[in-house]
Amino acid sequence: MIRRLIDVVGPRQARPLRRMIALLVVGAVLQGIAFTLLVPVLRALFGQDPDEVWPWLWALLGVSLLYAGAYFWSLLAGFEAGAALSRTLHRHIGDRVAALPLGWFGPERVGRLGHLATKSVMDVMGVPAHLLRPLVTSFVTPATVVVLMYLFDWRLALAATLTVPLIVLVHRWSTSLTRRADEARTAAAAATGGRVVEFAQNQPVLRVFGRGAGNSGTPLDEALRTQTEASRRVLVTGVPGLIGFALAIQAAFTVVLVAGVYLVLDGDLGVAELLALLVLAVRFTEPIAETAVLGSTLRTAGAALDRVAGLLAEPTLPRPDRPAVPVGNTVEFEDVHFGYDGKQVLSGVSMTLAEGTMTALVGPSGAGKTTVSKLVPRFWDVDSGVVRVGGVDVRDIDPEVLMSRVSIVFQDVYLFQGSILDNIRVGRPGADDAEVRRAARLAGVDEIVHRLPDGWDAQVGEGGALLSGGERQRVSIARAILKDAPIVLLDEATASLDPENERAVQDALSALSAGRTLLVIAHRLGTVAAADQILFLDRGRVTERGTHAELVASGGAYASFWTERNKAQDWSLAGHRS
Ligand SMILES: Nc1ncnc2c1ncn2[C@@H]1O[C@H](COP(=O)(O)OP(=O)(O)OP(=O)(O)O)[C@@H](O)[C@H]1O
Repeated sequence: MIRRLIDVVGPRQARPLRRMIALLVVGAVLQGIAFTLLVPVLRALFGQDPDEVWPWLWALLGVSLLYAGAYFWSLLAGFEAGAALSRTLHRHIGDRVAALPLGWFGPERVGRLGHLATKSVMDVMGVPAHLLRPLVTSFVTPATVVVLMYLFDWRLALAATLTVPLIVLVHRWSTSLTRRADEARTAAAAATGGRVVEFAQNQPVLRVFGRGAGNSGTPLDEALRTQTEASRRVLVTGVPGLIGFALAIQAAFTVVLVAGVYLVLDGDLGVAELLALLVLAVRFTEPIAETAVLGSTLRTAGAALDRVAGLLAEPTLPRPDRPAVPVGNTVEFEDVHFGYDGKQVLSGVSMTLAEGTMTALVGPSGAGKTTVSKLVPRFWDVDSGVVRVGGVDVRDIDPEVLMSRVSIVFQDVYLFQGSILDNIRVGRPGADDAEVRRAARLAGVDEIVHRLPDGWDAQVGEGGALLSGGERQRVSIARAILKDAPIVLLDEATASLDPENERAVQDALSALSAGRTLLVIAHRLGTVAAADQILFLDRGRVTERGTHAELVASGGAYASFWTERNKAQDWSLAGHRS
């Protein structure tokens, strides 16, 4: 565990941790010596000359003072180690997150990352804060006691030594009994947590379908049942282990007691010595008994450490050694193959988006349109083939240079807590107010602002909750206009917008696209028809390409798509009118 911790934080950052462990070991040895000094103290006290007790008492006092010093310094080292560990783990996690491919950040992974940066890091920090001291003490102090026992009576010391394998074996057995049940309980608790969040987030759907509170059979009920069952199993399987371990400790003590009584009856050992050695035997078994309760905390910390180590081992996006500078803003795909976790999504996609033109990607849901757009800014790297920007393989372009050339307007727009102005300024943090307002005007955001009570300073709420979907997309377009990147990737909103928002978004898009290389995942017929070229994507292949007129005339899949869409639009317009 300690070695894994040192591997994760690195040898330099592990220095405070090593110092703390060294001080804890010194403290535990001193504690063992202090316990052992009770033997000569008691022997002198009950012996012929009680005055002989004084040198031993002074020695006991000296060792106790040294122990107090080591304890104090180890506490300080513990605080230092905890702070250094938290700083280092958060920095390592931050560095890794900044270097991971953007495609890595799916909603589920981001959820797990949040858990990892808070709960898992706290669990790992618990190692120096709460676990190391009892662990070191429970092993080093009894070991010191047994070794020093040999100085007073080798036979009792031998009896204590012989009990060690028994204690170790029973401890292993008891841990293995509880481990699996514990893991099942942790997994069940995590699943229940997920279901509770889902249950809260999806209340509107659940209530509409009569699956709100008081209805059984929801996934949450199922998860709660599994968790209760898992907790019961931990009790059933864990209790025999805990009882067995407690019995083993008692057996160890009894062995020493019986051996001592035997020696006293034989006249080989004085009663005072036996008493003192029994006190020592209690001190030998007590710290070991305490380790039983540490088992599950230790496993939680171990699992948390595994999760952190797993994140730190995630492969990062390779950076070019000698970056090339793109010339112009043409985007090309040449025989691109790509899949997620072995599931093929794109098969041999080739296309050229000439500088300053608009390309519409059209095709059924799941065809791979979003995936194509995400390969341009290198959210992922292709499996084979090449994606080029300005004639250069995107893998050979410095990632910052590449990102500076691309603006992205996706459907799921995220707005940060703050004002509308702050949110637009994300597009170019150095922009002055006049530039931000100009971008806002072009994107039609000023109309929204005039309606809001606090105007430009209106807070949008976390995630932009206080704005409608169309309004959020307009803010996101304003960001892209402000960024003024020559290549624009755009995923049109599929959700129907009200006519006013629809017109505003359309105007904002025209302002954004003028003179740029534009790739649009198009859902609106107006956008598709206006494109310089249309690519029809079906199951990861470009099956048709050309202008709207050419494709309609060819009577292929695009022509049917166009007819279907027209029908759907007429149908929904008729629905609107009625
Ligand atoms: N991050 C991901 N991890 C694993 N699979 C993914 C991921 N993103 C997309 N996919 C899968 O890749 C396939 C193509 O998805 P993509 O979103 O590119 O299609 P699309 O044509 O844009 O669909 P839609 O029009 O419905 O948005 C789908 O089967 C999808 O489930």
